[in-house]
This record gives sequence, structure tokens and C-alpha cells, in this order.
Amino acid sequence: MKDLKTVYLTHGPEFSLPKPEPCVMAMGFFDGVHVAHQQVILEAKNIARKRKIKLAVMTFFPHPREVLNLGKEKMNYLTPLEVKLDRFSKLGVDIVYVIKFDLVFAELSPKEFIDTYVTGLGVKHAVAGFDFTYGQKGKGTMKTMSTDGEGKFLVTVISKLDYKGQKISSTFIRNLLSHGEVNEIASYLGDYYETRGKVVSHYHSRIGKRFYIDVAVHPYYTLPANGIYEVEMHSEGHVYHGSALVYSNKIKLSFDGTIKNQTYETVKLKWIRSLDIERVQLQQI
Ligand SMILES: Cc1cc2nc3c(=O)[nH]c(=O)nc-3n(C[C@H](O)[C@H](O)[C@H](O)COP(=O)(O)O)c2cc1C
Ligand SMILES: Nc1ncnc2c1ncn2[C@@H]1O[C@H](COP(=O)(O)OP(=O)(O)OP(=O)(O)O)[C@@H](O)[C@H]1O
Repeated sequence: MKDLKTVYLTHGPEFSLPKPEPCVMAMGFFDGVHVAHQQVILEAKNIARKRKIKLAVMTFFPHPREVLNLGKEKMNYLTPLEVKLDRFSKLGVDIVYVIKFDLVFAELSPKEFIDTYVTGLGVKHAVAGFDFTYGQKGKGTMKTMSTDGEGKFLVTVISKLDYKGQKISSTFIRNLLSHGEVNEIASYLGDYYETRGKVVSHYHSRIGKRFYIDVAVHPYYTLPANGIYEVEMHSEGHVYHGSALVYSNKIKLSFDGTIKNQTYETVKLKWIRSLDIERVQLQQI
């Protein structure tokens, strides 16, 4: 990713802060980098350009909810960290601070977090959404951030962005996926949902009318519910339209038999819409 500086930070006794860089910082987890996330980052970008200082994003890994419920609830991530970083880069972000979210970090008081990771990193202007919380038990809110910052940086709060009366959120997008409603996702995500995966095998059907590819999805993506979907497969600069059968966390792609039997390593899939089973030649699979 051109020019994107990524700094990984882990809180602990031997922790040392990097040199503070005056910046405007957007804060949050940003799973999927959906339309509202983009709004938060673009608002921070506008301020950074006006103030002629760097645009930074602070994000965390793993997801706080996964750590705080002690792994009881498996997190269905929308995007692996490297895809998130690539999207930040495309939005014009200069620096990403990826903080390891563990139980030591979670115990920081709101004030300690602000002093160490906001003021301490050189933040001159913090930008986050209305519901961003920080510090032990999430006690720090966008109402307390200015006080905790003791006037050392300005704060901009992004009001709730919703669509059709629903808060745009990663959780809502995960719910759409779990119900197979991929058609709806583009309105909340800003594009079709996409996954990347490794080709496990490929073969033509007996009479050559169909070409099949079995794909294993990379970690930190969430597959839609079991079912049949219209997909676009992006591979080596080509785009192929076909269908995907999702079953027990596997994907079987089906294309018109004329597709060249190329040796693909990995494929990117864009999930367009869910299909009925009758409309896809399943009998040859
Ligand atoms: C330094 C720091 C410590 C945090 N500690 C906690 C915590 O102890 N408990 C908590 O519920 N949220 C904590 N949070 C807030 C979480 O990041 C997250 O926003 C919160 O769990 C609510 O997430 P949700 O609304 O997406 O479920 C902390 C955040 C930061 C930055
Ligand atoms: N619909 C929204 N309107 C305004 N700000 C938002 C919205 N959704 C997220 N944000 C802000 O974007 C940043 C990143 O959001 P974050 O990923 O932490 O929450 P989220 O998208 O609601 O995800 P989840 O559903 O997993 O909690 C935070 O500052 C958050 O307040």
C-alpha cells in the first residue's frame, strides 16, 4: 500500500510510544470500512488537509467484543486487517495505529487511554462517531473526550448515519450476511461484499457445459448463509460471472463451460445477490 505507515502497538511494561506526529485521528474498529466508517475518515481527512497535518486512523485487533467476552462469542469479521489497511490507504490515510486489544489494554482508564494513545501520539484533532467508547468498561464517551483531553486536542463527533431507518453498522451487515441477504449489503457497505479465497480444485462437468471451482475462503471473512448466489469472480485481471454454492463454510463456484481452465491461485469474489436453487444447473455438480 503506497505511502501508508502502519504502527503496531501493544500495551505493557516494555511498551514504548513512537515519536508523536501531529495528526487528525479517526478512531474505531472499522470492520468492513462501511459507508459510515468512510464518512468518519473523510471528515478527519478534510480537517487534516485544512490543518496541513497527517491523517491517522486508530484501530484495534482483535475485536474488543471478542476479547471482552473471553472468546465465548466467535467474532464474524467482515474484513481481514490487511484488507482494512488497503481501504484506509485508498481513502488517503497516512498512518494507521493498530493497537492490540487485550485485557491489559482494556483495563486502561479513559484518562490513561487518552493521555497515552491520543495526546501521547500527537493528536491535534480526534474524530469519531457518536457511539465510540474508550477506557475500562467503555466508560469514556464522545461526551467526555474533550475533558479527558484537557483541551490538548479538538474533538469532532459524527452523528448517527443510518439507511432506511437502520444504523449503518458492521453488526447489521453481519446480520444481512447470516440471512443470505447479500443484495442489501451494497447500500450499507458502499460496494458488494467481497471475500478472497484459495482455489482448492477446478474441473469441467462431464459434458463440459459447466466449469467448477472449489474455493476455501481466507480467515477473517464471513460467508453468507448456506445457499446459492450470483457472484463475480475477479482473478488475474479478468471478471467472470457465475454462481456460488455456499455449504458448511465452503464455496463451489459454477461457470459457463467456456471459461478457460486457467490455474488460479486465489480469487476475489463479489457477492451480488442470492439466487433460487432451481435457476442454477446443480444436477451436474
Ligand atoms: C483503551 C480501551 C479500553 C476499553 N475497555 C473496555 C472495557 O473494559 N469494557 C468494554 O465494554 N469496552 C471497553 N472499551 C470499548 C470497546 O472498544 C468497545 O467500544 C465496547 O466494547 C463497545 O463495543 P460495541 O458497542 O461495538 O459492542 C475500551 C476501549 C478502549 C479504547
Ligand atoms: N452509523 C454510524 N454513524 C456514525 N458513526 C459511526 C456509525 N457506525 C460506526 N461509526 C463510527 O465509526 C467508527 C468505527 O465504528 P466501529 O467499527 O467501532 O463500530 P460499528 O461500525 O458500529 O461496528 P460494530 O457493529 O461491530 O460495533 C467509530 O468511531 C464509530 O462511532
